[in-house]
Parts: sequence; C-alpha cells; structure tokens
Amino acid sequence: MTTTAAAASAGTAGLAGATGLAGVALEVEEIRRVPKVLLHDHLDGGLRPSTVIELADEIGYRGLPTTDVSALGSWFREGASSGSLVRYLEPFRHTVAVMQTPSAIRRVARECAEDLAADGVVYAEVRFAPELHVERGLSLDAVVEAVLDGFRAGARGTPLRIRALLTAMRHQARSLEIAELAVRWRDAGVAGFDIAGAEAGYPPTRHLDAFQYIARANGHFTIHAGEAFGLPSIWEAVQWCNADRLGHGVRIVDDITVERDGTAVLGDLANYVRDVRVPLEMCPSSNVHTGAAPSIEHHPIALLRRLHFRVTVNTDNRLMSGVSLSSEFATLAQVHGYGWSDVRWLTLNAMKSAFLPFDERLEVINTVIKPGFAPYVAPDLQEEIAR
Ligand SMILES: O=c1[nH]cnc2c1ncn2[C@H]1C[C@H](O)[C@@H](CO)O1
Ligand SMILES: [Zn+2]
Repeated sequence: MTTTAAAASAGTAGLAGATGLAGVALEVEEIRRVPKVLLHDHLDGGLRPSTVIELADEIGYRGLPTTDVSALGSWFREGASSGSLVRYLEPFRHTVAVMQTPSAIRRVARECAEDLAADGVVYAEVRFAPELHVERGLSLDAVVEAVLDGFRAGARGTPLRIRALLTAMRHQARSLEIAELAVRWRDAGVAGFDIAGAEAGYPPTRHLDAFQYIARANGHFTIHAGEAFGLPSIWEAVQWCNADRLGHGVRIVDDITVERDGTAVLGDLANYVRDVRVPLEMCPSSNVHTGAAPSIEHHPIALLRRLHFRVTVNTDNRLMSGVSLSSEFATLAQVHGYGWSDVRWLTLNAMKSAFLPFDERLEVINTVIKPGFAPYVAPDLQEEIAR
C-alpha cells in the first residue's frame, strides 16, 4: 500500500476524513517513512526503559519499581492510564530522578533525538523543565547545555532538526527565571517556553509576568491548557497570556455544540481560536490516559479537524503513553479512517506552527515535507486549506 496508485485513492483532505486503499488503515511502518513534525513531546516522558534502569544503577537510585526492562516499560504504561492528570504525572519522579547529571541528561537527549529520527520525524520541539534537574547541584544553564549537546549528538547525520522548549512547572514559582533562561539560550537551540504540570488550581495567569517577559523579548511560548481543566484555562492562555499555541486544548470542544444534523455551532472562544489559527498540540493517547478524552474514538480531534481548527498530532510522553508519532497517526488512521492526505495536512499544520523562523519553516515544507508526501498523495488532493 505504498504506491502512488494506492495513494491516489487514499482519501481526501476534505471533511469526511479518509482511509488508505479501499478502507485499509495506514500501517505504522509506512507512516514511519514519511516526514513528520512533532511539537509536543516531553524529554522526561520519553526515556527508553533500558536507559532508566542503567542510569538508576549508575547513580545508585533505588526507587524503581522493577529493574526488568520489559516489566518497567509495562509499569510506566499501566500507570499512565489512570484517567487523572495528577496520577499520570506521578511516575515522572523516576525519570527525573535519573536525569540529574550532565552525562545522564546528555544521554537521554541524544537517545531522544535518535529515536525521533528513526521514527521519521524531521522537525521536533522537545520540552523539559530545567528546574526539575537541579537536585544534585546542577545550574539551570548546565541542564540546558547538556540537553542541547545531546540533541546535537543524536541528530547528527540524520534529517532531524531538533529544538528545545523550556518548561516551567505551573505549581512552582520559577517561571520568570525559566523564561529568562529560554531567552538566554534562544540562539543556541531553545525555540520557546511553556508551562506544565497539574492544571486545576494553577491557572496560566499565575505566570503572566513570565509570558510578558517572553513577549517583550519577541519570543514564542505555548501553554498546557484545556487538558485537565476547561474553557477558563484556555481563555486565560489565549486572551490574557497571548499564547502562540495551546498544549492539548482539547476542552475547546466545550465551546462547540453539535446539532442533531451534524451542524456545529461555535461559541466566541472557539471561533476566536479557529479564526486566528491558534495551533492545538493534540496528543490523542495521552489525552485518553489522563482522562481529557474518553477514548480515541470519541477524541475531540475528529470534530476539530473536521471544523478546520489548526490541529496538530503529538506524542506528549512516548514512554508513559507507549507511543511514537507514527503510532499515533496509525491509531488515528485505524479509528478515524485518516489517510495520507490527512497525515500530510496535519504535518503541514504542525510545520506552519513551529517556533522556527518563517524562512526555515518554508524550507522544511517545500524541500522535505511536500516531496516526502508526493508519492502518497495524488496532486489533486495536495491542495491544503488556506493558512
Ligand atoms: O500532559 C501533560 N500535562 C501537564 N504536564 C505534563 C504533561 N506531560 C508531562 N508533564 C509534566 C511532567 C514533566 O516532568 C514536566 C516537564 O516535562 O511536564
Ligand atoms: Zn505535555
């Protein structure tokens, strides 16, 4: 199912979604071969289980629930499906515990870049919270330096371009400091800023000074919002903080009513988010695991994609959710019938929304993404929706 002929029949970029040839869902191995873009992936949520065990052994960390590689992978995945963001976040204490020295951080970052490149990702923004990696005395700058070193080493010789986003933990009070750190490292591989962690009780406006600092420095930021809390969180992120993108943003569907005949009526906030093309960094499996969506089948991505929101597909935490970007697309293909033109549309959405300079985004689109999908999407289906 990888020929042009097969691709020519592989669905439309239109409203109905699409499957591969004759309703056959795209396979993960095929999806791995097309160029993809990842905007929302946590460094401390994507370690290889074997690396967690080896690093724990090196530093004498005794807190792991098991030292069997396969059992540890399963343990992380099982813990993730808790239906609650707060519980979903608990296992990060183990990955963070083994990422406290420059060599460990460098290794995790290098392997992250290697794994993304092997999955066919050509542009990635990977985020982490520097403040979580200072337990053994590292400075915030040393943490960032180690990550960027690792990214460079892992991406060397591959088509992957990789940048870091610096995350501040929303329940802590270091966001301004982290925003300053992001601006300090902007020319060395840091593309932007973010806040993450438990959402309920910690609204985006709590960190307004950090966002305003980034804005005054002409920088970019995204905000985890509308995942474990609803519209007020999205509204604050967009209208008070002026977020460039929304991490998840799934609860924007609370501002959309679908009539019996399928007609969708958008509220003011949903209209605004769609009108100004606020990119939504959707992470389907993670959203099911944290309870932000009931299932992949009933995930808001289907409606939002149908309504032409600026939807993108992401992994969030490859270790905890047991996914890769290719597997997320394969799951969507299987459950929602997405075909090559849908994968291409979602990929173009992501590249348009990247925190890279405009000319570099255009270069990736024109020299990597469009040629990479050309064998799979018939020319008449390659028209993408404006903006
Ligand atoms: O989906 C998420 N929502 C909120 N916070 C998250 C999510 N995934 C990971 N995090 C947290 C846990 C990590 O330790 C932190 C920095 O990557 O970000
Ligand atoms: Zn996230």
